[in-house]
Amino acid sequence: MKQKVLKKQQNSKKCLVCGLKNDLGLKASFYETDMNELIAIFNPLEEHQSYPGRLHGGIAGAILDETIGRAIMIQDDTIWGVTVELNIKYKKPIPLDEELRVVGRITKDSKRLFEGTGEILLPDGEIAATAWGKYMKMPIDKIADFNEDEQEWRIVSSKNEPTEIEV
Ligand SMILES: CCCCCCCCCCCCCC(=O)SCCNC(=O)CCNC(=O)[C@H](O)C(C)(C)COP(=O)(O)OP(=O)(O)OC[C@H]1O[C@@H](n2cnc3c(N)ncnc32)[C@H](O)[C@@H]1OP(=O)(O)O
Repeated sequence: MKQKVLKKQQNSKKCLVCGLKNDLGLKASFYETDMNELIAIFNPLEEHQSYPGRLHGGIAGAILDETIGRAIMIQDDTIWGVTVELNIKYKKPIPLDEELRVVGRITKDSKRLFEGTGEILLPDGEIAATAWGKYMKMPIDKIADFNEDEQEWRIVSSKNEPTEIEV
Protein backbone atom coordinates (compact mmCIF):
# COMPACT_ATOMS: atom_id res chain seq x y z
CA MET A 1 0.00 0.00 0.00
CA LYS A 2 1.24 3.50 -0.85
CA GLN A 3 1.08 6.24 1.76
CA LYS A 4 1.10 9.87 0.70
CA VAL A 5 3.75 12.06 2.32
CA LEU A 6 2.25 15.16 3.94
CA LYS A 7 5.30 16.54 5.72
CA LYS A 8 8.95 15.83 6.44
CA GLN A 9 10.05 16.13 10.08
CA GLN A 10 13.15 17.82 11.44
CA ASN A 11 16.61 16.28 11.58
CA SER A 12 19.24 17.23 14.15
CA LYS A 13 23.02 17.51 14.43
CA LYS A 14 24.23 14.70 16.68
CA CYS A 15 21.37 12.31 17.53
CA LEU A 16 22.36 8.69 16.78
CA VAL A 17 19.23 8.24 14.69
CA CYS A 18 18.51 11.64 13.11
CA GLY A 19 21.78 13.58 13.46
CA LEU A 20 23.10 14.59 10.06
CA LYS A 21 26.52 15.42 11.54
CA ASN A 22 26.90 12.17 13.45
CA ASP A 23 29.37 10.23 11.30
CA LEU A 24 28.33 6.89 12.82
CA GLY A 25 24.62 7.71 12.96
CA LEU A 26 21.72 6.42 10.86
CA LYS A 27 20.87 9.86 9.38
CA ALA A 28 17.24 8.76 9.12
CA SER A 29 14.56 10.86 7.42
CA PHE A 30 11.05 10.94 8.89
CA TYR A 31 7.86 11.50 6.89
CA GLU A 32 4.33 12.12 8.18
CA THR A 33 1.71 10.44 6.00
CA ASP A 34 -1.98 10.67 5.13
CA MET A 35 -2.56 7.48 7.17
CA ASN A 36 -1.54 9.33 10.36
CA GLU A 37 1.64 7.26 10.50
CA LEU A 38 5.30 8.23 10.56
CA ILE A 39 7.68 6.51 8.14
CA ALA A 40 11.45 6.55 8.66
CA ILE A 41 13.83 5.82 5.80
CA PHE A 42 17.47 4.97 6.46
CA ASN A 43 20.42 3.02 5.07
CA PRO A 44 22.28 1.06 7.77
CA LEU A 45 26.06 0.93 7.33
CA GLU A 46 28.69 -1.71 8.17
CA GLU A 47 29.33 0.23 11.40
CA HIS A 48 25.80 -0.75 12.51
CA GLN A 49 26.35 -4.50 12.25
CA SER A 50 26.14 -7.17 14.94
CA TYR A 51 27.00 -10.42 13.15
CA PRO A 52 28.54 -9.68 9.75
CA GLY A 53 25.93 -8.45 7.31
CA ARG A 54 23.24 -8.21 10.01
CA LEU A 55 21.94 -5.05 11.69
CA HIS A 56 22.62 -4.86 15.44
CA GLY A 57 19.47 -5.43 17.50
CA GLY A 58 20.18 -2.35 19.60
CA ILE A 59 20.33 -0.20 16.50
CA ALA A 60 17.06 -1.72 15.28
CA GLY A 61 15.63 -0.78 18.69
CA ALA A 62 16.95 2.77 18.37
CA ILE A 63 15.24 3.43 15.04
CA LEU A 64 11.98 1.85 16.25
CA ASP A 65 12.14 3.90 19.47
CA GLU A 66 12.62 7.19 17.66
CA THR A 67 10.00 6.45 14.99
CA ILE A 68 7.33 5.71 17.61
CA GLY A 69 8.51 8.57 19.86
CA ARG A 70 8.30 11.06 17.00
CA ALA A 71 4.87 9.84 15.80
CA ILE A 72 3.26 11.94 18.56
CA MET A 73 4.60 15.04 16.78
CA ILE A 74 2.21 14.41 13.86
CA GLN A 75 -0.59 15.82 15.99
CA ASP A 76 1.50 18.39 17.88
CA ASP A 77 5.15 19.07 17.15
CA THR A 78 5.65 20.68 20.55
CA ILE A 79 5.18 17.35 22.40
CA TRP A 80 8.48 15.66 23.34
CA GLY A 81 8.58 12.12 24.70
CA VAL A 82 11.15 10.24 26.76
CA THR A 83 11.04 6.48 26.47
CA VAL A 84 10.01 4.70 29.66
CA GLU A 85 9.40 1.24 28.19
CA LEU A 86 10.28 -0.46 24.91
CA ASN A 87 9.55 -4.02 23.83
CA ILE A 88 10.97 -5.39 20.57
CA LYS A 89 10.37 -8.64 18.70
CA TYR A 90 13.04 -9.61 16.18
CA LYS A 91 11.51 -11.77 13.47
CA LYS A 92 14.00 -11.73 10.57
CA PRO A 93 17.66 -10.73 10.15
CA ILE A 94 17.90 -7.13 8.95
CA PRO A 95 20.47 -6.53 6.17
CA LEU A 96 22.99 -3.69 5.91
CA ASP A 97 23.66 -1.39 2.95
CA GLU A 98 20.04 -1.41 1.79
CA GLU A 99 17.35 1.22 2.16
CA LEU A 100 14.92 0.27 4.93
CA ARG A 101 11.56 1.68 5.98
CA VAL A 102 10.20 1.86 9.51
CA VAL A 103 6.55 2.64 10.24
CA GLY A 104 5.26 4.01 13.56
CA ARG A 105 1.97 5.20 14.97
CA ILE A 106 0.38 6.27 18.27
CA THR A 107 -2.00 3.76 19.86
CA LYS A 108 -2.79 5.49 23.19
CA ASP A 109 -2.48 9.09 24.29
CA SER A 110 -3.14 10.54 27.73
CA LYS A 111 -2.15 13.73 29.52
CA ARG A 112 1.28 12.51 30.71
CA LEU A 113 2.01 9.35 28.71
CA PHE A 114 1.61 8.02 25.19
CA GLU A 115 2.09 4.60 23.63
CA GLY A 116 2.76 3.44 20.11
CA THR A 117 3.80 0.58 17.87
CA GLY A 118 6.16 0.26 14.93
CA GLU A 119 7.71 -2.14 12.43
CA ILE A 120 10.94 -2.36 10.45
CA LEU A 121 10.23 -3.53 6.91
CA LEU A 122 12.64 -5.43 4.69
CA PRO A 123 13.08 -4.17 1.12
CA ASP A 124 10.42 -6.68 -0.07
CA GLY A 125 7.92 -5.40 2.51
CA GLU A 126 8.26 -8.29 4.94
CA ILE A 127 8.18 -7.32 8.64
CA ALA A 128 11.60 -7.89 10.24
CA ALA A 129 10.99 -6.43 13.71
CA THR A 130 8.07 -5.04 15.67
CA ALA A 131 8.01 -2.79 18.72
CA TRP A 132 5.72 -1.35 21.34
CA GLY A 133 6.81 1.64 23.38
CA LYS A 134 5.60 3.88 26.19
CA TYR A 135 6.78 7.48 26.54
CA MET A 136 6.43 10.20 29.13
CA LYS A 137 5.58 13.66 27.79
CA MET A 138 8.05 16.22 29.09
CA PRO A 139 8.77 19.87 28.36
CA ILE A 140 11.90 20.02 26.21
CA ASP A 141 13.66 22.27 28.75
CA LYS A 142 13.21 19.52 31.39
CA ILE A 143 14.81 16.94 29.07
CA ALA A 144 17.84 18.85 27.86
CA ASP A 145 19.50 22.19 27.45
CA PHE A 146 18.04 22.46 23.98
CA ASN A 147 18.65 25.24 21.51
CA GLU A 148 17.09 24.54 18.10
CA ASP A 149 19.76 26.42 16.18
CA GLU A 150 22.68 24.85 18.05
CA GLN A 151 21.19 21.37 17.65
CA GLU A 152 20.38 22.11 13.98
CA TRP A 153 16.82 20.95 14.66
CA ARG A 154 15.26 21.75 11.29
CA ILE A 155 13.60 20.27 8.22
CA VAL A 156 16.33 19.44 5.70
CA SER A 157 14.90 18.82 2.24
CA SER A 158 16.83 17.22 -0.59
CA LYS A 159 16.05 17.13 -4.33
CA ASN A 160 14.57 13.63 -4.29
CA GLU A 161 12.14 13.71 -1.39
CA PRO A 162 9.43 11.03 -1.80
CA THR A 163 5.84 12.15 -2.33
CA GLU A 164 4.55 8.61 -1.70
CA ILE A 165 6.07 5.67 0.19
CA GLU A 166 5.19 2.01 -0.39
CA VAL A 167 4.75 0.06 2.85
C1 LIG B 1 18.26 17.40 19.15
C2 LIG B 1 17.18 16.54 19.48
C3 LIG B 1 17.27 15.23 18.81
C4 LIG B 1 16.38 14.11 19.31
C5 LIG B 1 14.99 14.29 18.84
C6 LIG B 1 14.21 13.07 19.03
C7 LIG B 1 12.74 13.31 18.90
C8 LIG B 1 11.92 12.44 19.85
C9 LIG B 1 12.37 11.02 19.86
C10 LIG B 1 11.82 10.25 21.02
C11 LIG B 1 12.43 8.88 21.08
C12 LIG B 1 13.72 8.78 21.80
C13 LIG B 1 13.56 9.15 23.26
C14 LIG B 1 14.70 8.72 24.08
O1 LIG B 1 15.60 8.06 23.67
S1 LIG B 1 14.65 9.27 25.68
C15 LIG B 1 16.05 8.46 26.41
C16 LIG B 1 15.69 7.21 27.12
N1 LIG B 1 14.78 7.43 28.24
C17 LIG B 1 15.15 8.10 29.31
O2 LIG B 1 16.23 8.61 29.42
C18 LIG B 1 14.12 8.18 30.43
C19 LIG B 1 14.80 7.99 31.74
N2 LIG B 1 13.83 8.07 32.84
C20 LIG B 1 13.55 9.22 33.45
O3 LIG B 1 14.13 10.25 33.16
C21 LIG B 1 12.50 9.18 34.52
O4 LIG B 1 12.23 7.85 34.87
C22 LIG B 1 11.18 9.87 34.10
C23 LIG B 1 11.44 11.36 33.83
C24 LIG B 1 10.57 9.20 32.86
C25 LIG B 1 10.21 9.73 35.22
O5 LIG B 1 10.89 10.01 36.40
P1 LIG B 1 10.36 10.98 37.55
O6 LIG B 1 11.27 10.82 38.69
O7 LIG B 1 10.04 12.30 37.05
O8 LIG B 1 9.00 10.39 37.76
P2 LIG B 1 8.51 9.33 38.78
O9 LIG B 1 9.39 8.12 38.79
O10 LIG B 1 8.24 10.04 40.06
O11 LIG B 1 7.17 9.02 38.06
C26 LIG B 1 6.32 10.09 37.70
C27 LIG B 1 5.08 9.50 37.21
O12 LIG B 1 5.33 8.79 36.01
C28 LIG B 1 4.92 7.46 36.15
N3 LIG B 1 5.79 6.57 35.41
C29 LIG B 1 7.12 6.54 35.41
N4 LIG B 1 7.55 5.56 34.59
C30 LIG B 1 6.45 4.95 34.11
C31 LIG B 1 6.23 3.88 33.24
N5 LIG B 1 7.22 3.20 32.67
N6 LIG B 1 4.96 3.55 32.95
C32 LIG B 1 3.94 4.23 33.48
N7 LIG B 1 4.08 5.26 34.31
C33 LIG B 1 5.34 5.61 34.61
C34 LIG B 1 4.99 7.19 37.65
O13 LIG B 1 4.12 6.15 38.01
C35 LIG B 1 4.54 8.50 38.21
O14 LIG B 1 3.14 8.63 38.18
P3 LIG B 1 2.38 9.21 39.45
O15 LIG B 1 2.66 8.27 40.59
O16 LIG B 1 2.90 10.59 39.67
O17 LIG B 1 0.92 9.20 39.03
